[in-house]
Parts: sequence; C-alpha cells; structure tokens
Amino acid sequence: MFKKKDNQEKDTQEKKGFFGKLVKGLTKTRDNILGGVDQVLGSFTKIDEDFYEELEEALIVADLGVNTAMTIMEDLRQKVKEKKIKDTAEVRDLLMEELQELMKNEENLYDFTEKKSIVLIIGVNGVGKTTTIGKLAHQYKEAGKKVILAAGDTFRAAAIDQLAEWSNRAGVELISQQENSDPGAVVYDAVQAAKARNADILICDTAGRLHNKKNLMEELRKLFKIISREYPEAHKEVLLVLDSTTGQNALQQAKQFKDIADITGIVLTKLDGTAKGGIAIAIQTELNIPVKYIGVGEGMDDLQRFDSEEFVTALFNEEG
Ligand SMILES: Nc1nc2c(ncn2[C@@H]2O[C@H](COP(=O)(O)OP(=O)(O)OP(=O)(O)O)[C@@H](O)[C@H]2O)c(=O)[nH]1
Repeated sequence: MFKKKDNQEKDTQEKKGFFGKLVKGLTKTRDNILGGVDQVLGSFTKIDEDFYEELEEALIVADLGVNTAMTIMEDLRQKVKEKKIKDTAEVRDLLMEELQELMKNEENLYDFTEKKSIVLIIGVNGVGKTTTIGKLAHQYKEAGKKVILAAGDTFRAAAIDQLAEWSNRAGVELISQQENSDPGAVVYDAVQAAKARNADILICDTAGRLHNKKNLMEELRKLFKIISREYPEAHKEVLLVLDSTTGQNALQQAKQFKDIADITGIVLTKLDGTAKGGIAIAIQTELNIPVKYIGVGEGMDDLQRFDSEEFVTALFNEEG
C-alpha cells in the first residue's frame, strides 16, 4: 500500500523533473513560437482574415515552416467555425489542442526496447550521432539491458576513437575494426557477438556522407541485408539523428534520408538552448516520422524519450 503510494509519488516526481527540465531547455523555443503567437492573439480582438494571416506568419517564422503552418491554419479555421469561437484568446487553447493532435504518436513507439533489437544510427557528421549512441547505451544499460555497440563509421579514425570513449563511459562492449575497414564486416562481427552474448540491444554507428547519396544508400542497403540475413528474428530500428539548431535544414536532411532508408524514428539533438525546437512539430507533421528521443545536453543522462503531448504542454505553459 505504502509502496504503491511511494511509487506514485516517484512517478509524479520523475514526471515533474522531466517536465521541469523540458520547460527550462525549451525557453528559447517557447519564446520563439509563443512570443509571436501571443503577440498576434493580443493585437487582434476580432477573428478575421488579417488575424489568420498574421498567425500563420508567426508559425512560419518560428521554424514550423510553410507546409506545417498551412496545415495547422486549415484545421484551426475549421475548428473556430465548428465551435463558433469569437474571441481570439480562445484560439490559444485550440492551437495547443491542434498541435497535440497533429503530433499524436502510436502507443508502441518504444517497443524495440523490450525485444532483441538492432538499432542503426544514421545522420550526417556533427549532428550528435556518437553522443546519442553513448547516451542510449548508458540508458539501456542502466535499465538492465545488455548492450553492444558497433563502430560502423569506419571512414574516420576519430569516429571510432570517440565511440570507444563513450563505450568505456557507459560500460558496454564495442565491436570495431581499423579505419577504412568494411563497415559491413564490422556489423557482421557485431551481429555475431550480439547473438553469442545474447545481447538485448546492438547499436550500430554508420557513416553519414549525404553528399554521396548513392554510395550511402548502397552502404546502408548492404548493412540491412547483413542484419536481416544474420539475425532475421531481431527487431530492426533505424534512428535518424538531426541537430535541432539547424532548423529547416534538419527537415531537409530528414527528407533526403527518408528517400534512402526506412526511418523508424528521429533523435532531435541540442534542444537545450535552441530557439528552433519548433522543428519537432514540422518533422512529425510533414514527414510523419515520430521523434523518439531528444538530446537536452552533452552529458550521459541528457537524452529523454520524447513525449509530444508534454512537449506541446511545455511550450504553452510557462510554469509547467
Ligand atoms: N548542447 C548539446 N550538445 C550536444 C547534444 N548532443 C551532442 N552534442 C554535442 O555536439 C557535438 C557533436 O556531437 P558528436 O556526437 O560528436 O556528433 P557526431 O554526429 O558523432 O559527429 P562526428 O563525430 O563528427 O560524426 C559534441 O560537442 C556534442 O557534445 C545535445 O543534446 N545538446
């Protein structure tokens, strides 16, 4: 009885912690989105064409982009009509509901953490791939999972060294070969190791040379083939890492990678301190790929599961 209450309190505390941290990290994004929105809401008393146009503009400049802003405005107009809303202040709640609806995800988003899984991490250099792999390894290990890492970006010695450092920090095994070795061979070895040691999660780094799209596609295809052939029963997850500070550029990258691979989720890094977090809304709305994790700092614990409902709530509520 007491234990249950303790657990409930712990859950609430954890939720508060998550929310608090999210609110803090999102200050600039919130100012960017809600600053503009609230200004429009405050300067109009009547809901008319000018009001809608200015609201749409405010969403576009806050990194939601043209397409997403247009989708939102279409739905919003419909709802205002249906609900016979006359007061611009009421539009704020409607907007929050609309964003939560637009970003709603399926419930089995994190299923892969419960099965034997192979997670391929893709994304261009510098977006925070290595850091994300380290954070994920740490998180799963803490949750009692057996984790193995594979240094599949063999093109730069520094990438292998950096991953080795993170594997040490997280206390998990790394499978790697020398610089310029075949990434397929590294992944093959890693899959064998994962099977032999009954690992729960194998996380594979990959090279991110998007300027050479054809090669990259070929290489990823090769890796998928090896994984499917060698470990068909494992769940496969492809996480694309994007740097949120690059705003609309991140959306473009996501579009290009979507042509290359079947992405199952996005990791949005560097959300701490950026004003461009609105990109999370654009990505989920336009590409229909769920943001699964967000990076909120450089430390090992600074990776959180993304909860879009909480994200939107955090944007609209200063206190949390
Ligand atoms: N503030 C902040 N910094 C981050 C976050 N994630 C990664 N970084 C930093 O971003 C920089 C690049 O991260 P890496 O993990 O090296 O990026 P990468 O994609 O592996 O890059 P390459 O090694 O060049 O391929 C590092 O200085 C990280 O500390 C985050 O969520 N927040």
